[in-house]
Amino acid sequence: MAATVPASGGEGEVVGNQEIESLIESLPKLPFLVEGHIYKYDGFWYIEDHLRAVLSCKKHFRFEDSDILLATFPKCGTTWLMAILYAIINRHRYPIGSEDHPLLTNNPHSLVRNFELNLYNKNAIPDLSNMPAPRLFATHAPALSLCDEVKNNSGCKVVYVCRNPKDSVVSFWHFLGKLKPEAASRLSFDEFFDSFCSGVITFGLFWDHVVDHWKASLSMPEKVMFLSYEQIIEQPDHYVKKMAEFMGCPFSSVEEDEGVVNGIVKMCSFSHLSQLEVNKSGRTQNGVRHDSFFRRGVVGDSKNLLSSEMINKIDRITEEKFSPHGLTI
Ligand SMILES: Nc1ncnc2c1ncn2[C@@H]1O[C@H](COP(=O)(O)OS(=O)(=O)O)[C@@H](OP(=O)(O)O)[C@H]1O
Repeated sequence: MAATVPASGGEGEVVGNQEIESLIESLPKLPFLVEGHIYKYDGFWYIEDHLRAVLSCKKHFRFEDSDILLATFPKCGTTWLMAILYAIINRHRYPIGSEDHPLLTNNPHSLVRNFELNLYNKNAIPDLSNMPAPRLFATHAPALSLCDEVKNNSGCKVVYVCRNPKDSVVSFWHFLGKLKPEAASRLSFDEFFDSFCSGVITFGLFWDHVVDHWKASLSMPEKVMFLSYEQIIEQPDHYVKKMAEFMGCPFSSVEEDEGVVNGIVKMCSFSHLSQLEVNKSGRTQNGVRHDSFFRRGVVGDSKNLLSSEMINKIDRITEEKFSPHGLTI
């Protein structure tokens, strides 16, 4: 059943309406580091395009019980987890190891629709009627504020992946240099770092984003799974199995014996994906170079850029924000 397009709407209907525009105008805003402004909505900071898309989604999108939503703060492993979740969910349609697997010829961002980047960003209601179940979506917006179904009683599930903020901020900085080289060249890393730490950055504050999902995973463990990039790097086979169980499609013992789990881990590994022709060239529909999603793909690369003062600052914030909730990463 595809219940996404509301009765009044059809594909392509413009949803940027007065209600949304008035709300945006009423929000606190600041000049954004890179260009334009950044707006505070529901406790988090958004650039205008993302905000409009998220508000459109809240207004028009309805989750189905079988939907899976990947939620991440930017640069925390989105591309990798898109690939893993896509491979798990679609393994019967697209057997692992087959020569025509879609992940071999498509960047993961082309296979998974992201709410604020390629689903609602054209201010139009997308037609999702031919998406097979389970539908897989992604977002950098806080999942619980995206749509009431996520916190209410529907069956849709959220896989949330966090990452050590030191690696996340460094990854974000390098990405910005590729995404908007001119804007990035006018900025120092110190300025970018301070914005990250104060939260005035797309989808910031990082720590609140993580804590909200952590708390949701504790209160609704059947609905929200909380993982970290570092955990998955450490034990990929184990977490691929956990994700499949959580999503309601566990691996059979025959599949395990046949090496399907390890096949997914290998196919989605940094060394494999980053070397595929499709990921070395080409761009997403928003114009982002595919190769900008693949840089080093390791834990701890931040030590090459962060000063000891920066490390102390970020560790102090992490301790203050996470320890009251029993969260360590
Ligand atoms: N397959 C795989 N395995 C492990 N790590 C990977 C993989 N693919 C991408 N990466 C690394 O993830 C970082 C990019 O983060 P995101 O994918 O969340 O970026 S985005 O928010 O979607 O723009 C970025 O991290 P850094 O290398 O530290 O910059 C990528 O290199």
